[in-house]
Amino acid sequence: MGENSAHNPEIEDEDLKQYLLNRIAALESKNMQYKEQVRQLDIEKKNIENQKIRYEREIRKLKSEVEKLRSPPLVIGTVSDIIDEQRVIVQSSAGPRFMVRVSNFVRPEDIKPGLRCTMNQQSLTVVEVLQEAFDSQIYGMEVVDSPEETYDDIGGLEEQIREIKEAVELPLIRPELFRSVGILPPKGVLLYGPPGTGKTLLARAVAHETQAHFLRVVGSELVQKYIGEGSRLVRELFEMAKKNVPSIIFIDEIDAIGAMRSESTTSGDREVQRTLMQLLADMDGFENRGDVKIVAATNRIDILDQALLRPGRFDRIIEIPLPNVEGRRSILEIHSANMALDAGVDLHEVAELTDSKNGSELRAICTEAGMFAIRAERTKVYQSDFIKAIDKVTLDLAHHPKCSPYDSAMFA
Ligand SMILES: Nc1ncnc2c1ncn2[C@@H]1O[C@H](COP(=O)(O)OP(=O)(O)OP(=O)(O)O)[C@@H](O)[C@H]1O
Repeated sequence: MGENSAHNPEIEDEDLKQYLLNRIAALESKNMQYKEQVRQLDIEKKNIENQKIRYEREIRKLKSEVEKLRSPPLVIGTVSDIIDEQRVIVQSSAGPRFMVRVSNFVRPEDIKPGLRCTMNQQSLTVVEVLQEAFDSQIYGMEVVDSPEETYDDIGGLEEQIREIKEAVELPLIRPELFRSVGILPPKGVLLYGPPGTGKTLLARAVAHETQAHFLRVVGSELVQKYIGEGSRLVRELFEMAKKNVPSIIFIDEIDAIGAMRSESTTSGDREVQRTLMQLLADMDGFENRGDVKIVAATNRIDILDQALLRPGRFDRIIEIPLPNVEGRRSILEIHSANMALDAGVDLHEVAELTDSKNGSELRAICTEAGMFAIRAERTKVYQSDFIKAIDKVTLDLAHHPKCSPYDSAMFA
């Protein structure tokens, strides 16, 4: 019987069925467990994603805070003592000593007594430790070995070129002439006139022709960007120029430094002015061998301090006016020299139609004329393109007089 049942296929089926049912139940319960695990992991994943979003938001906030802290104006000071990782005593370059906080973005090990640092003007938080060596890049100065512009790139300023040649070029390339005649070499010129008329261009061209280093600094930046540092910067600039002779220091917007004393001028501004006057005065005398020249430029000679205009400060004061019709024609010729002009183009007519436009705008008119030709799928530029370009530039200037796309700074 037992033997029979052992071999009874029905009983075997029953066992197998039971086994499979058990197996299914076990697997189902496992499945339930896994499902639960997946659910848990899903919740965890969502939590992590939320956290990621929160962190990203925080990073963005912190980044914008860093930007805010780093944006000028910055105050510069020297670390005189370290209190702890987050607080230091700093002597600001304007004089007073402060106990200030160090921002989290400065590594504590980078801060050492004697090092110079920049601080946010409002919170006076230390935001950056400056390298010890003077770095012109930090201060946004432009230092060029020798600019590429030549006198041929300048239209309509023949008389001014002649004057600057005498006052800047001659003492740089023939200093012995002055010595033998027994006169002090001129030390510099002041260029004045409306914006975009070629003052910077002229200064760069003299540096090119004399193979002089060209050091450019912008007056408004000296007094506004690094508060209290301006006079040190002016001194460093002169030092740098002396080390790299022959050199031309170009001080753009000198009116920002040398404006008439008014209520709004701060003691820092006056300090910059005094330093500049001092350095200009020091350039007289026999130790000046004539190999550092100053070219300053302003759009506002009317607000310039008389002290800067006195004889002995600048040897020549040269007006750079808006170009007349001949000047405009020659500027147009310069800027269209590489353009494929149709035989019918009459630049004299364009010059006549552009009364009161400056060099920078005339250059823009040439570019816009080229754009009209491209838009019409032509390779030659027609007179009609120039006429349309004059209208466009005039209209753009009327709409955005303050931030004109033809601002000389955009093309500099
Ligand atoms: N006389 C000119 N001849 C040829 N191009 C000129 C002339 N004047 C201006 N330009 C063009 O306009 C650009 C801007 O001129 P530039 O920067 O020299 O003017 P600026 O008088 O120094 O102006 P700002 O007073 O605004 O600094 C030049 O790079 C040049 O392309």
